[in-house]
Amino acid sequence: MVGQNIMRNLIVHTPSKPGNLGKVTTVIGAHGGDIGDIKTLKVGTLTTIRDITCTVEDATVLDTIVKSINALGNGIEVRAISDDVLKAHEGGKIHMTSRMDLHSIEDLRRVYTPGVASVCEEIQRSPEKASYYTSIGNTVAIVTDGTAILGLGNIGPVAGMPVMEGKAVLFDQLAGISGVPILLDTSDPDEVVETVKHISQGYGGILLEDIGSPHCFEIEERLKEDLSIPVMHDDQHGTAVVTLAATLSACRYAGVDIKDAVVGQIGLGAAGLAICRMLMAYGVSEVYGTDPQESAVMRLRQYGGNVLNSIEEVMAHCDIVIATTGVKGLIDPSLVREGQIILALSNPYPEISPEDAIAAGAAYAADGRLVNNILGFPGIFRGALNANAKDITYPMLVAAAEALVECTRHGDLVPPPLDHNVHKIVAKAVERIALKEIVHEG
Ligand SMILES: NC(=O)C1=CN([C@@H]2O[C@H](COP(=O)(O)OP(=O)(O)OC[C@H]3O[C@@H](n4cnc5c(N)ncnc54)[C@H](O)[C@@H]3O)[C@@H](O)[C@H]2O)C=CC1
Ligand SMILES: CC(=O)C(=O)O
Ligand SMILES: [Mg+2]
Repeated sequence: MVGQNIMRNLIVHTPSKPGNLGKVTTVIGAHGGDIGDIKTLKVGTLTTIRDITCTVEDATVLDTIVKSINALGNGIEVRAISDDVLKAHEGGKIHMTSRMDLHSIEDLRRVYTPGVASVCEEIQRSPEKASYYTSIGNTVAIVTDGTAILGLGNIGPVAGMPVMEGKAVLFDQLAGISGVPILLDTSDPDEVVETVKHISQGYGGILLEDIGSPHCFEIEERLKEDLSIPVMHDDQHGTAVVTLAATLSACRYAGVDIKDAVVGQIGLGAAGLAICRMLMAYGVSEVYGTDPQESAVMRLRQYGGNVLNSIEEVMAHCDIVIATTGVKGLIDPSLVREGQIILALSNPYPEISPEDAIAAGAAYAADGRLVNNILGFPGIFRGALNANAKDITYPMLVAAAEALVECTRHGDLVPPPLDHNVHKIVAKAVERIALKEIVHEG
C-alpha cells in the first residue's frame, strides 16, 4: 500500500467498559487505518469519549472505518470527524514577534524613535554592525516560485505557502533561525536572480525551496556566484546531505564500503541530480540514473553519472535505489530484489511504501517522511550563520552528512528529526568546516 494520505481525528464514544477501545482500534487497523495519538477527552460513569488520530489511504477507507466502528453497536459510535491538519493551519503557522517588551514610554523610546535613530546612524557609519544590532544575521529568506511544491507539482507559490511556513517553523524550532517566506510570481531565472539580489541585504542567508528543475540549477548557481551570504537550494543539497547519511548508514550495516556501492537514482530533477552529484563526489564509483526527460539524463552524463533506460533496469542492476520523481506508487513491488536498499523519497506519497518494499524483500527501506531534508537545512544554516560564512560549500555539506551518521542509532538509517541535539551537532560540524575555510581563505 502506497502512502497514507489523509489524517483525520475521530471523536469516538464508547460505553465505559474495558475492551471497547480495543474493539475500535482493531476495526481501524483491520481496514488499513494507521492510528496516531489517542486522547481521552472524558471518562464518564457511562460513556468515555476519545479523540483518535487516524491516517488513511483515502476518503473511501475513512468512510468504511467509520461505518465499521458504528456497526459494532452497543453504544460504540463515531460522533464527529475533525480535520486537525486543516484546523492547525487556520491563521497560518507563523508570526513575527518582538524580542522586546513594550511596557513604558521609556521602552518605547528605546525600541522606537527617538532612541532607534542612534542605532541607524551607528550602522550607517559601520555597516558591518547591522549583523549585531539587527535580526538580519539570524534571518533566512525562504524563496519559492511554487513550481515544484513537494511532489504536487507546479501549484504556484501561494498554494505552496503552507510548505514555506512549515520550513519557517522548522528553522525557528530546530535552529533558532527566523525564516521569512518570499513568494515569487516569476520563474524566469533573470527575474528571480535580480529579485533575490535586490532583497538579499535584509537576510543572513537564502534558502531556495521547491523551485523546479531545470531552472533551479541556473538560479542557484548564479545567486551563489553573485551573493556573499549562504545560498542553498534545499531540495538539491539538503536532500542530498540526508540521503548521503542514509546511504552511509545502510552501507555500514551491509558491510559494504560506500565507494563500492552500486547506486541507482530514479528521477533526475532537483533532488535526484544533486543526490547523484553528492554520491559521486563522495567517491561512489557506480552511480546510475534514469529519467524520461532527455535533458535531465544529459545533465547526469555531464557530471559523470551512468544512464539506464528504465526503472526496471535500475531495479535489476542497483543495490541501493533512490527515487525522487514525485510519482506515487511508481515502483512495483515485484521489481524489488532480496536485500536491496530502497529509499523512495517523494513527498507526500512515496514511489513505494517502506512496508511494501520490506515485504518484497528489501533489507532496508524508507520514505520521504524519514529521509527528509528537515535533518539537513536547519543545522546547515545555523552552522553557516554562526561562522558568518559567505557560502555553503561541499565540505560543509559532507560534514553535515557525517554528523548525521554519527547521531544515528544502530539499526536506523538516520537520526530522529525532532532531536534538537542532532541539529546542534550538525550545526557544530558545519560551523567547524566553515571557520576552517574562512581561516584558509584569509
Ligand atoms: N525527502 C525529501 O527530503 C525530499 C523529497 N523530495 C521529493 O522528490 C520529488 C521530486 O522533487 P524535485 O526533485 O524537487 O522535483 P523535480 O520536478 O525537479 O524532479 C522530478 C524529476 O522526476 C522525473 N520523473 C517523473 N516521472 C518519472 C518516472 N516515471 N521515472 C523517472 N523519473 C521521473 C522528472 O522528469 C523530473 O526530472 C518530490 O516528490 C519531492 O517531494 C524533494 C526534496 C526533498
Ligand atoms: C521535503 C521537501 O523539501 C520536499 O519534499 O520537497
Ligand atoms: Mg522541498
